[in-house]
Amino acid sequence: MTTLLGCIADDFTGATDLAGLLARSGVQVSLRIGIPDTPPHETAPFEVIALKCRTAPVADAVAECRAALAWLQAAGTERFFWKYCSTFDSTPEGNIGPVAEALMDDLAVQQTIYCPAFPENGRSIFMGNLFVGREPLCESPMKDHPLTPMRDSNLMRLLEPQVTRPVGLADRLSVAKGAAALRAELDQLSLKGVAHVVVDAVADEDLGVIAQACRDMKLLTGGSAVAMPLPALYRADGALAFDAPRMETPNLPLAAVILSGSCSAMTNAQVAAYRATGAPALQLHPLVLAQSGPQPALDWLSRQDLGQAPLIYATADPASVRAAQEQLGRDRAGELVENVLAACAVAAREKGARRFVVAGGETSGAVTQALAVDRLDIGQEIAPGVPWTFCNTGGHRIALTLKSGNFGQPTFFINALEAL
Ligand SMILES: Nc1ncnc2c1ncn2[C@@H]1O[C@H](COP(=O)(O)OP(=O)(O)O)[C@@H](O)[C@H]1O
Ligand SMILES: O=C(O)[C@@H](O)C(=O)COP(=O)(O)O
Repeated sequence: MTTLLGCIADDFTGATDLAGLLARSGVQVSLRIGIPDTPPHETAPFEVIALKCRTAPVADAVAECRAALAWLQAAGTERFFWKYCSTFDSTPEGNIGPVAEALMDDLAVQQTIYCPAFPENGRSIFMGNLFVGREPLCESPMKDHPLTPMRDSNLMRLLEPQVTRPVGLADRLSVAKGAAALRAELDQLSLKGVAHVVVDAVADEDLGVIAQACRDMKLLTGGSAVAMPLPALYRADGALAFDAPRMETPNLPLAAVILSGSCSAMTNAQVAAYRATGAPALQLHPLVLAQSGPQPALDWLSRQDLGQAPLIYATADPASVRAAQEQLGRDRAGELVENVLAACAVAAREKGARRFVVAGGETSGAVTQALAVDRLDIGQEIAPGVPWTFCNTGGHRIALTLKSGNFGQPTFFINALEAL
């Protein structure tokens, strides 16, 4: 089938978020983990390639995303979406800007937009400043993110050091005038040489206007929500004829495990709420892991009843994260945790777990790669931007949900298990 939109996501939770929002329209969405090593064959109208490149060195991220673009182009795709975090997680080096510029070069386009707004999850952009709920990004818990602490809220200032061409803004006043006016504003900015345009959005209606105004751009960039109106637009003009066949939720054994490597404020609340149920839980400490390796965690897991959905978590408050990073270095601390949680995922599968709840983007990448999953089928949404997915691993069918650090209610882990 012709692929109408080819999407590249910089992490795995972001990819399931995007795939879930696109699938809300009843369209067929294919989510591939990594770049397939075979040429495209029988692609879906919406293809999402999940990469783990948010915090990779810039050159590696750019090379991977260009390879993903080439694969999507080989599928006949003509429109593309670069998906990054709704909290614009990046560093002064990248990778949002450098990847966008590389994709623009490969596609020979002069301009793209940046719209990480996700109103349903409290992310809005006004006058180029990103808010998380009522707080500016730099005052939100994202200021303490273990890998990409966000210390500025202004998207133009965040983007400028990441790109070589001019950055501009289409503000809410332009968006409020409707799609034709926004299109005209973008054209004006293009005439002035503005290649990278941050676009304000505070409500879903704004995203509808932006999608309508930008639907013919070869490359769009943003969070998942700005892509959500696209299936309906494609359907309205006849480009999209068929809906996805309804997927039955597989009846899987109850054995479950919860693996949490996110240190976001919401994941801390979710771990606390789950622990309060009295379910078995093991806390991992990076400084201890540096000495012990994964074996103690694997031994603990081997003694658990998976029917009680044990939780293994390294989730900690900002002061504990800082203390571990000061001693081990940021990357080493993260890697130790990711490796142990990945090893626990494989051990849990061998012990019979068929339901996996994973919290954290990098963590989800590590776990999914360890389970050697190459494709995810999108199921029901548990919370906005967090669907259950189904996949094959080690000869078994499993359910897997990859929860973005900040998404979901405090009861998310309980809700997820009850929803299946
Ligand atoms: N206690 C801890 N100390 C230091 N780093 C940690 C700790 N717990 C988890 N990490 C690391 O922090 C990072 C969290 O990132 P991620 O999994 O993407 O979560 P989020 O979705 O909240 O961004 C991971 O690399 C993880 O291994
Ligand atoms: O856009 C979002 O907020 C999510 O889709 C996402 O990318 C979150 O990343 P993590 O918080 O690192 O899971």
